[in-house]
Formats: sequence, structure tokens, C-alpha cells
Amino acid sequence: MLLVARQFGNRWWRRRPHIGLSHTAIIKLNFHSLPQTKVEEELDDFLPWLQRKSGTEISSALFIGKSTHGRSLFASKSIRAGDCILRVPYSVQLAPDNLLPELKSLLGDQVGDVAKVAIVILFEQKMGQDSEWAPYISRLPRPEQMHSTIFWSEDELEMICQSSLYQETIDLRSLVEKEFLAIRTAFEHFPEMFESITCKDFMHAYALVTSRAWGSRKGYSLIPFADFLNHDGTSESVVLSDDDKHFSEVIADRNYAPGEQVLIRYGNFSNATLLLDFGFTLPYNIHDQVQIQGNIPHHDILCELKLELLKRHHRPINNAMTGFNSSMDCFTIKEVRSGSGKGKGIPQSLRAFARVLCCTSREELNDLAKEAAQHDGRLARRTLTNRSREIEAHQMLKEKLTQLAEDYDASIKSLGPESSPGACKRLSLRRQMARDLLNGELRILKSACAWLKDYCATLTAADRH
Ligand SMILES: C[S@@+](CC[C@H](N)C(=O)[O-])C[C@H]1O[C@@H](n2cnc3c(N)ncnc32)[C@H](O)[C@@H]1O
Repeated sequence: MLLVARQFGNRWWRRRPHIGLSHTAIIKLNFHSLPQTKVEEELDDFLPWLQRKSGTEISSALFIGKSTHGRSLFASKSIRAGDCILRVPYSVQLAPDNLLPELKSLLGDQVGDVAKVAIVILFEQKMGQDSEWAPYISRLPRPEQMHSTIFWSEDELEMICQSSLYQETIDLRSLVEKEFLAIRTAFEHFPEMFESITCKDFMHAYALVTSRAWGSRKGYSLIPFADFLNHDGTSESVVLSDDDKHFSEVIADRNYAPGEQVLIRYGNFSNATLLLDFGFTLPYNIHDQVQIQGNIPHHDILCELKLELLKRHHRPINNAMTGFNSSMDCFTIKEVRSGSGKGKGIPQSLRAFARVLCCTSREELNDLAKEAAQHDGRLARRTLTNRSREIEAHQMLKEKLTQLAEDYDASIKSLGPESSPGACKRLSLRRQMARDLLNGELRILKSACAWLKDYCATLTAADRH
């Protein structure tokens, strides 16, 4: 979900001496001397402002510039792996603690931390130039610059209807709407501040938090300056927070030459998460995964028994999702690295589900229950002794995943060619994001199909011998 900072507490492993504010001028000099990137004029004053506000140096190694991913931080001098490149005290972070105490006490339990920080943003926005945070708040992206799927039109969302992100987007929208209703009652006590705030404004503020805040023990916090860092899923640098010393910092994971863009990892996020929470995708994301649903059809005469068995063995089926005809369960598949039957296979829980699903008699189900009781209590985690049933279960999975892969393929084709002349910039961008998302999930499905094909072939060959 959101960006997560690792907590090291007292085990904080690298601290650097405090450096005085006198270094700020160097940052400006350095970035003007760098030819690769053009600094946005309007941001020249940002770091000096933040350093004055915090009374401490935040970074002498970075400057704000422009990249293909919007604004970004660049090395203003040579950086070596292990260097602390920025440190932002908690005193200049925006967290639920910044809420007006009178307002905070009115917010009920339904209001989560993300919503609380969103209210802080709305409050400071309303204060305009009178806000002590104005230099920060006025630089936050505007709604038209944001691409989280919660802002996509119905037609745009249709592009990703194959992916579970479609439903997650709808669920998040209704959660935000529900939270807005819950806070509106509290807002009524502050008409001069919040009377004109609409659900759309709240949704924008909410998305600002999901795309720029880090989690810590005190909830989610916006960390000015650090939040100009862009994401690289392979970087080893993350934002670290020290709750004892009350600051967040970033340590470089490699050397950087002056002028190079510095990237960090927000988390091990799939394109679905990046798109929902941050409004972007990676062309190739090593953390991609697919959510698939399994269901036991109600016309299966052993349906009740199978459901009961799965429930008893800690695999609760989510009946709320099921509608009338079936009972569903959700599984996450990550990339299966090898099609040779070795390496990481598809999730054991999904294979177990398939084995249970393929049973055709009470005896078979009883045997599975007995076996689970004799081992670690988990149902159908071992290869079935009935080889043809084992093959059948995996064959069934392969067919289901192959069908899904074909559906994904058709959806990707329906998006049209990568560059379609005449399409507006926003639609082209979102279409490319849909393509990245679906291509990533298709890659995972294909890797799982290859694994299953190989597994079935190996078992069939063993049977023949
Ligand atoms: C924490 S902010 C980073 C600063 C941001 N670029 C800005 O201009 O304010 C996160 C946002 O940066 C953009 N972003 C970060 N990493 C990206 C990447 N690898 N590719 C595309 N956009 C990226 C996305 O718009 C994301 O919502």
C-alpha cells in the first residue's frame, strides 16, 4: 500500500556529524553549474526555506531538478555509497499530529491516518500564503498532474478490467468516499475552514498522501524534500526513520556522479500498487504479481464439504465476494522463475485449493483431512498419492491460467498500438500504464502456465515408466 520506512530505533547504524546551515549556498552554486538538468526556477528557494524552518542542514548533496518522472533529486556533488544524502527532522514533517487538536478529537475511529494527513493538507491549502507550510503545500501536484486509477474515467478503467486493480480501485474510491462522509460531520464545526471542501478535493489530498507519504510509528508523514525522490524498484536505498532521534534519512546505496538523478525504492511494489497509490507504472517491474480467484461452484455436490474442510484447515473462503453461485478465494501468483519444474513454483495454497477442488468423493476428502492431521495441519499440501488426480488438478489450473492469459492478451491488443496519433496526452499516458500493468501480469501468468505444463508433463512421463 503506502511507502514504508524501516524502523531501526536504537539500532540506527550510520550517523553523520551535524553540518551547519552555511552549506546551503553551495547547493545552489552546484546545481547551476551542472549542464544535464535544468532546475525549475520556482524551486530554488525550497531547500533553503526548509532548512531555515528546521534550523538544521537537510542536504548538501542534492538539488531539485526536472526529470522524465517530474521533479527529482540530483547529486550536486560526488556521492559515495554509504553517504547520508539527506536528513529531515520530524519537526518539518506533516503527520496526523499536525491536526488541530479540536478537530482531531472530533474525528472518529473510522478516519484512518491517510485521511488525517489529507485533512492537514486541506487545512494548510485553505490557509494559502498565511500557512507556515505554504512553500511546500503550493508545490504539491495538482489533480490534473496525478494519474492514480482512482482518477480514471469509467472508460479508462475499462482498459484494466482484466486486472484485480479494477476492483481495488473501485473499493478504494468507496473507502475514500466513506471517510469523507465521516469527516464531514467534524468539518461542520469549522465552517470557515472546510465548508467548501468537496469529496473531489478530499480525494486529491488523499492521493497526495498515498503517493508521497512514508509510514512510521507515528502514522503516515509527508517528508518535504525527501518526497522529491523518484522510485527505482531495484534500488537498495529506502527512507529510514529513527523514532528515537526524530528524523528520517536516506543513505546512498551506490556512488553517484554530480548531476546524476538519485533514485530510491519506495517498496517492493507491483505495477498494480504503483498505479493505484502513486499513479505510475514501470515498463518492466520485477515485483509484479497477479491476483486470481478460485471458486468452488455451488453445483459441485461436494461443495459444502469442501468449503467446510478448507475453513477447518485455515483457508477461509470469502463468502462476501461470492455472489450466489460460487464461493471464491483469492491467491497471489508471483513470477515463476523456471519452467523446468525446479525453482519457485506457484503458491502452495493455490495448488492445495486445486487438489481439493478436483476431489470427486467423500473418501478422497477424508484422506486429505487425515493426512493434514498427521502432518502440519495444512490441507492438501503434499503431492496426491492418486497420480492421475494430481495431474488433473494441475491440468485444471493450467487451463484456467491459460484462459486468463488469453483474455489478458486480447485486452492488451484492444489497447491498440503504442503510439496512436491524435490521442490526447493524458489518455496516451494512461493507456501506456494500462499496457505496462497488463503486460506484467500476463508475464506472470505465462510463467505459471509454463511451470504447470512442465509439472504435468513430468508426472505423466513418470506414470508411463
Ligand atoms: C514521491 S513523489 C516524487 C517526486 C515527483 N516526481 C514530483 O514531481 O513531485 C512520487 C511521484 O513521482 C512520480 N514518480 C516517481 N517515480 C517514478 C517512476 N519511476 N516513473 C514514473 N513516475 C515516477 C509519480 O508521479 C509519483 O506519484
